[in-house]
Amino acid sequence: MDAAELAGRLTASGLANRYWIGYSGGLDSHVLLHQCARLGLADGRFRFAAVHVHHGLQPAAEAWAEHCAKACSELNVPFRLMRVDARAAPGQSPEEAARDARYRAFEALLEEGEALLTAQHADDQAETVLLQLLRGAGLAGLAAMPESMALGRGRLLRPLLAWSREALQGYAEAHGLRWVEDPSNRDTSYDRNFIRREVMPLLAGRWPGVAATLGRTARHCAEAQSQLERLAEDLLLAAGAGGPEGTLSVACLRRWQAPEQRLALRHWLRHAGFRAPSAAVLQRIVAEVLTAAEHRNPHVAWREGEVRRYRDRLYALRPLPPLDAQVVYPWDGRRPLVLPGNGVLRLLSGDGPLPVGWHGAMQVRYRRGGERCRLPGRQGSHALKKLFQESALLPPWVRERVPLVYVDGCLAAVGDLWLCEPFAGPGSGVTLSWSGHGLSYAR
Ligand SMILES: Nc1ncnc2c1ncn2[C@@H]1O[C@H](COP(=O)(O)OP(=O)(O)OP(=O)(O)O)[C@@H](O)[C@H]1O
Repeated sequence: MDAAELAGRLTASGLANRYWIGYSGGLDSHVLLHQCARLGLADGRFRFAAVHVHHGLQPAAEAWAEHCAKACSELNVPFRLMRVDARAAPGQSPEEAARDARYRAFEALLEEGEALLTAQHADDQAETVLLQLLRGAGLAGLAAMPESMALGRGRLLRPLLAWSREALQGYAEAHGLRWVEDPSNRDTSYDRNFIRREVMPLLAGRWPGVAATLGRTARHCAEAQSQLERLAEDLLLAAGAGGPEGTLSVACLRRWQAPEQRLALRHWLRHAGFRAPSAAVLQRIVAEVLTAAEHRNPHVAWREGEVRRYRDRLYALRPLPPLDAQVVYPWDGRRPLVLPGNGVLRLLSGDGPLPVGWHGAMQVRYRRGGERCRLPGRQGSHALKKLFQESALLPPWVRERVPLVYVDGCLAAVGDLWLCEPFAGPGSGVTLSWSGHGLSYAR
């Protein structure tokens, strides 16, 4: 690729303030580094820097980092080393963990208006399409790696997608580049390496242009997928209207055909910060949550989260930490009270000190059952359970988490919802705020 072509690819969605080259020290990203360094010399508009993520997983990682620093200094490209903790979480493969940690580092690195460049090429793209196909992916997976996408506050660009591995190798040899080889790339127990080393050569023996052809498939799928995304946005707009933010209307979803329902749900969960749920989970949401009778408060849970229904709305939730109904927090009401796993409670009493009625030993705890509250302007006291049902302000799973404030053993406030007599009296001037509501929704 000549400098003009690279410049064109880097500016397709505007000139970035700075281009960070994701430099692993391998052949592909070394070629990218070299090309960018040349472009930087030829065209002063481009500001390049390289970033190497040190996963600390392999004994050779230290030497790779040094190699990268040296190569950058020889090319006069500013170099940044980022050390990450890439230990795998339970159920995560080491490669997945390294990749996640790497992308988190990249996201943290990118400032507004900056771009990260990675060096995936046409053969990587073809392998990705095959891997996705073998996983039973839909359009989004088969669209494989886009040339440009949002990442953190900036963008991720893959300017080498049109190049073959062979071409990159030719470039590296022609320019006398020296790169490091990751020995794990030879290990065909990894699916990608198996496809690269065993499957692709076999396919190319029969269909020489197979990598480019699979790349075409990816582009077709990407185009169709972007149309679907637009449709999904419209669906979400319709189903999201008229309820708490981030929730969907069941009645609206039920008017649609199953593929539209699944499309909207998939999109909604992604927006809420979940990874794509499996087809089986989606099917259960449709079958068990959308169609169940309203009073049954149905829900579907999977490893990452759960979808619940309350009245006409669907809620996407992260698994909530359990609360101890026996725990009691002493509180002076002056400082915010941090409730472990349940947000922060604050008491505001206008500008002045606490009104006399609130003087006493203050405690905060959770519902145990049987609590009653006398609301201002109403006759007698009411069971909290009834008040919650009657107000319908909160879905049932949040009701259990509402902190109750007691003064000298008497219930004075129910979260930030109600003050109970005699603590509510006119002019008490006390209000509470509690940040725990939001915790029960995804993101
Ligand atoms: N340790 C690293 N530090 C900086 N950049 C890296 C590192 N590892 C990989 N990259 C960048 O990411 C590109 C893709 O690398 P690789 O194929 O190993 O990752 P991947 O896990 O397949 O990522 P993706 O899913 O984005 O393809 C490299 O060409 C390089 O630009």
